[in-house]
Amino acid sequence: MYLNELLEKLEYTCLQGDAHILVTDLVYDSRKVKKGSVFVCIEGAVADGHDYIPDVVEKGAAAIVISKDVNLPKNVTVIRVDNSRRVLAYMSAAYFDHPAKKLITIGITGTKGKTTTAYMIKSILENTGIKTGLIGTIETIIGDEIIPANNTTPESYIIQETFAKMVDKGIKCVVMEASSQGLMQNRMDGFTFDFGVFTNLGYDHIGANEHKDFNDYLNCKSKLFRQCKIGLINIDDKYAKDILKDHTCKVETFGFSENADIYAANVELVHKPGYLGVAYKVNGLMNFDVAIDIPGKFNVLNSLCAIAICRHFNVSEDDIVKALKKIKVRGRVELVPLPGNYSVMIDYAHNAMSLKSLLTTIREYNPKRLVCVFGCGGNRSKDRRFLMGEISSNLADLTVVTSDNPRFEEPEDIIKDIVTGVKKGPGKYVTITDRREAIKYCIDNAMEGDVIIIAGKGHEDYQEIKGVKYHMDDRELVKEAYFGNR
Ligand SMILES: CC(=O)N[C@H]1[C@@H](OP(=O)(O)OP(=O)(O)OC[C@H]2O[C@@H](n3ccc(=O)[nH]c3=O)[C@H](O)[C@@H]2O)O[C@H](CO)[C@@H](O)[C@@H]1O[C@H](C)C(=O)N[C@@H](C)C(=O)N[C@H](CCC(=O)O)C(=O)O
Ligand SMILES: Nc1ncnc2c1ncn2[C@@H]1O[C@H](COP(=O)(O)OP(=O)(O)OP(=O)(O)O)[C@@H](O)[C@H]1O
Ligand SMILES: N[C@H](CCC[C@H](N)C(=O)O)C(=O)O
Ligand SMILES: [Mg+2]
Repeated sequence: MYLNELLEKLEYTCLQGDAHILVTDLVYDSRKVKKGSVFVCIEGAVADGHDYIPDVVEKGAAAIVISKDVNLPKNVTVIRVDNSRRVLAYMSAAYFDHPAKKLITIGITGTKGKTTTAYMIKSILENTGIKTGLIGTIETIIGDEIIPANNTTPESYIIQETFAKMVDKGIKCVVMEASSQGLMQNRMDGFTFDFGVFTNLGYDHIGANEHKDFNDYLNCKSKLFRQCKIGLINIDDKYAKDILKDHTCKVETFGFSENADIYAANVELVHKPGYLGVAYKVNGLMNFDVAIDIPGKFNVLNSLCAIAICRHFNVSEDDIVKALKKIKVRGRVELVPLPGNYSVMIDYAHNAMSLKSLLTTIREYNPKRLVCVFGCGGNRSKDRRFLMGEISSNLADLTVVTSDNPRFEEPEDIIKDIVTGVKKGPGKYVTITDRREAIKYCIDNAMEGDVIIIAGKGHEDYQEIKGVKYHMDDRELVKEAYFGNR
């Protein structure tokens, strides 16, 4: 493949050598460079690709793509660009022969609900016989192949490589989560989505290595609607208009509001010990009743959004109803089957918005007591800790503050921050640093009619401490606590 073909549609300057040369492969990690590779230098949060130029030249790279001034190495083509992440995305799309054009692509952005909605869409489409791939927080699914995820939205090269594999496997459609960091870092540049979805926007991901402020966060999310053909927007979200700033797509709306193109009405919450579900009526562009076996008003919106997308695929009402009836998403309001007369739920709420929606909606099921056990991740936005503490104290009867993934921070320091928030509200609380012990405490003290929510880690099967991931699975901890006692 010729280098200039990979650079099609891009603005660049060839500082040295010739862009019309053959390259063997496209690489953005120096450790993978081989003779004849083109190496794209990326300035990251931890490392800077430009620092590895001598190393890749030594390994025989044919060309390098740079975005800042460096000492020009000898005998190698040097391409200068403004934004190497963006360029990597376009080059990757060309390298894999634009696989997105051979798929129907659905991108979901929003602070919460992306993963859940993605699985709902996949489930409905597959129920109708449309082979659908998925890229998201939990995993990438390419037919039978399941790859655990590192990022919600992987690097552009991986996205394009995954799309190409999907095309090879006869997959027709792909649904993917478009994280704000992914949009910010140009991971999804180089192709147009057929559908873009906006679920909602709440305060999150500000600080640490993430967004500089809320405006930046909002602007990154709005990018999707300048990069898709049809935008599906949650009309009830207060940022719905802002997200559509400068949009270029056709817009359709969903929500509880009757102004939406497709809207939900007559919401019914169903609660029996060990079972929480929700039912509603779809109105507007489609009209039928839906019942799902996972709880929460937000799952009305998530499933309605999935219906609004699938409507474009001529899916029958019957197929939608059947697919949604059996939907379960790992670690999202996931009920742990236990013989007890109370309910235990594992959930991924790890920011203010999700914890508030979760506890508010579960309160509506009138549990005897609402118990919430959670911690916060280390080396992530500190705001989450104070806010989540306060929210839990305001909405749960008992908050059990424990550890999440401490990463490189001391668990006790994180707990201290959470407790500062907890103390602002009226709720009772205890602190138990060991997550296993904290869960055991909740199970040992459970009462009839309680709902115990174990929040923050959802599908995760590890606890990350000082760079090491130790096996830990909330489901196993619940079962161990329950059956270990009997
Ligand atoms: C802070 C951040 O966003 N980091 C992401 C970023 O890493 P980075 O580019 O900064 O990586 P880096 O280690 O500094 O390296 C820079 C460059 O040097 C190269 N390098 C490095 C070492 C070497 O020896 N040789 C070499 O060439 C690297 O290959 C890279 O090209 O780009 C990587 C590839 O896309 C991501 O995997 C990585 O995500 C890390 C793991 C992360 O934690 N990201 C979070 C903030 C994130 O992106 N989260 C979102 C949303 C999560 C949610 O759902 O809420 C997500 O989409 O996952
Ligand atoms: N539409 C929604 N609105 C508010 N909260 C939601 C919504 N859907 C799910 N939640 C809550 O947020 C948590 C995470 O949901 P989900 O994984 O679907 O969102 P996400 O956008 O993929 O989040 P992340 O960015 O962490 O991957 C759930 O466990 C639940 O507590
Ligand atoms: N993708 C998110 C997940 C956070 C989940 C929570 N368990 C934590 O470790 O903070 C992040 O990396 O910020
Ligand atoms: Mg997700």
